[in-house]
Amino acid sequence: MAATGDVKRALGGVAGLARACHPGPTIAVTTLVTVVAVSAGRDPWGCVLTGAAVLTGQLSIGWSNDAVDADRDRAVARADKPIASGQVSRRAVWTAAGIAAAACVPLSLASGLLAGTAHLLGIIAGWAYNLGLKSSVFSWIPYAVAFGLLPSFVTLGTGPDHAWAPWWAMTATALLGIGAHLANVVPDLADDLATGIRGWPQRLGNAARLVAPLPLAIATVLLVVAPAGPAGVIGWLTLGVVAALLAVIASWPKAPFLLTIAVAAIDIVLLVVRGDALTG
Ligand SMILES: CC(C)=CCC/C(C)=C/CC/C(C)=C/COP(=O)(O)OP(=O)(O)O
Repeated sequence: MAATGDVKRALGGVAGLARACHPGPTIAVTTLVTVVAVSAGRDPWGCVLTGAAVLTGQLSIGWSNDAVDADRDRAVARADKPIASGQVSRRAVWTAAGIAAAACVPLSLASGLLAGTAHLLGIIAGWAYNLGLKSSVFSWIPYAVAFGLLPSFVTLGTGPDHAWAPWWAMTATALLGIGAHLANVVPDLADDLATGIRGWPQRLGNAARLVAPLPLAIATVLLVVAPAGPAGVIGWLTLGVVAALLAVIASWPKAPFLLTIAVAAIDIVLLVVRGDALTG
């Protein structure tokens, strides 16, 4: 009987760890970067290494975020936070974050010193966000730095040139990161203000809903117009769709937040489709 209880507790802890890692963004970022690596022409083993490095980095950021925030999440009784709801201990989440961070270092450097350093700088930016920048007006900077470096993690690790990613790809992903930051915070605005989190989106208040699609839309323009070669009919149609989405969001105060997410999804598809232009 006691043994059954122990097994149940252990399984609950594993499920809690899975929920504490921010599974949605972790899976989304890992999949995106791995698919971009394939599209940029990295060899299969390199794509596996890229995916493993991004996965461990995202796990370390996700877990450390929940471990740092545990007291605040308890204060507002956030049912979606497994440490606050008692499903997993803070100590277990810190340990998992440390192991993931330690694994991320060799996995990143396996793509080369410069590529690995570019990725690890992004991971350091993520930890800096968790450890304090998220409560400052500069909360968007870690997102811009970390996402802006991701295309170069891919291209610096991909032969024969091992070059930095083109400026438009770095700028577009930095803007995508800023849009992701705003999009992540908008649904939690009330809880954040109640616990004293005063990052950039919280300072914008309700305007954050309107500002969120702007960096994403500028990223769309860059991804359509900046790579070499004509934008093509599909490119111009994409710009038209994004302009229409922006008009709906600006003119309809109750516009579903999913419309902003749709602009982000369009950027992600463009990034993957233009993957071959990353490595020239
Ligand atoms: C390499 C790379 C792309 C790195 C990502 C960089 C970065 C700044 C990540 C932050 C991710 C994160 C756990 C946000 C949760 O924020 P929160 O605490 O505001 O929200 P929550 O309430 O959902 O936990």
